[in-house]
Amino acid sequence: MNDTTSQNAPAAVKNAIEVRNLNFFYGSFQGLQNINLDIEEGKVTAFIGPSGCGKSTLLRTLNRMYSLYPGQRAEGEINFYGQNILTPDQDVNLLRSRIGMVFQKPTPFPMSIYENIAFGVRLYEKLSRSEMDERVEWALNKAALWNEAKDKLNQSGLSLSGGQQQRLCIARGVAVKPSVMLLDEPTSALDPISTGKIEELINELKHEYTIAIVTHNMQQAARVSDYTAYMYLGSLIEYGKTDEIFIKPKRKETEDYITGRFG
Ligand SMILES: Nc1ncnc2c1ncn2[C@@H]1O[C@H](COP(=O)(O)OP(=O)(O)OP(=O)(O)O)[C@@H](O)[C@H]1O
Repeated sequence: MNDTTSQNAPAAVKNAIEVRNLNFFYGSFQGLQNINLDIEEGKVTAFIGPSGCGKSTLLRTLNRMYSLYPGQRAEGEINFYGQNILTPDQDVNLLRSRIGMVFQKPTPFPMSIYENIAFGVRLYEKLSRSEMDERVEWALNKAALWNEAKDKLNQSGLSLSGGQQQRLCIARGVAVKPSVMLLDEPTSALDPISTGKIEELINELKHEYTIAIVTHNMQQAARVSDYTAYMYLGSLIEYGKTDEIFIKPKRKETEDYITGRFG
């Protein structure tokens, strides 16, 4: 008798991050209300919603970026491969090497292109010069910047165009080999051609990384993401496969937002 059960069974879903009952506070103001969300490994998850709904706040809790600011606190659980990162004993520097972040405005360090990448790697690994050269080339290749940057590795990162600077920031992020990349409106300061390049890059990177992206641009969410979370006033209104959210949302609020009837 053939056992076809295992052949037909869908591949098990593995989550990189599981958010459970997450509440977030800026002092006395509650920015996030009881968020529950799974971020699947190797997929792109987009956070969408009107301005001020908490997209960036949620992203910034995922690698505890908020801990840099006094008065900001999170309650609940964020399990990163099963480990709750909100516990006080979490090493936040180590966490940020595993869960990297790219911001809205390109933020290269005021140093050479090479050093922009090597600097972060040195914090976590001791590599020989040739190993570091290889890592820099590898990271720039991953960020589709090698061809444009290879002849000017010693020039300042600030001498690159905005779109190139953003790819340098992505290269800097991937250079430390994180498992998750958080992208906070990574293309909002870029022209359409640079935006297209970053979107292509996201499609490439998702084969090796789990990605969460905040975007104002719904077409972008539809183009790049596998899952979409629609947020409003600090709450997660609807979360599901991107196709379903955009074609057949379950909640009227989501439909109103997607179809532009909101606001
Ligand atoms: N540092 C802060 N101190 C106090 N309140 C804050 C702070 N940062 C954000 N907030 C508030 O938290 C809420 C969520 O803000 P957040 O930046 O996460 O929204 P967003 O959805 O990313 O918005 P946008 O699309 O405009 O970037 C807003 O009401 C905002 O005013």
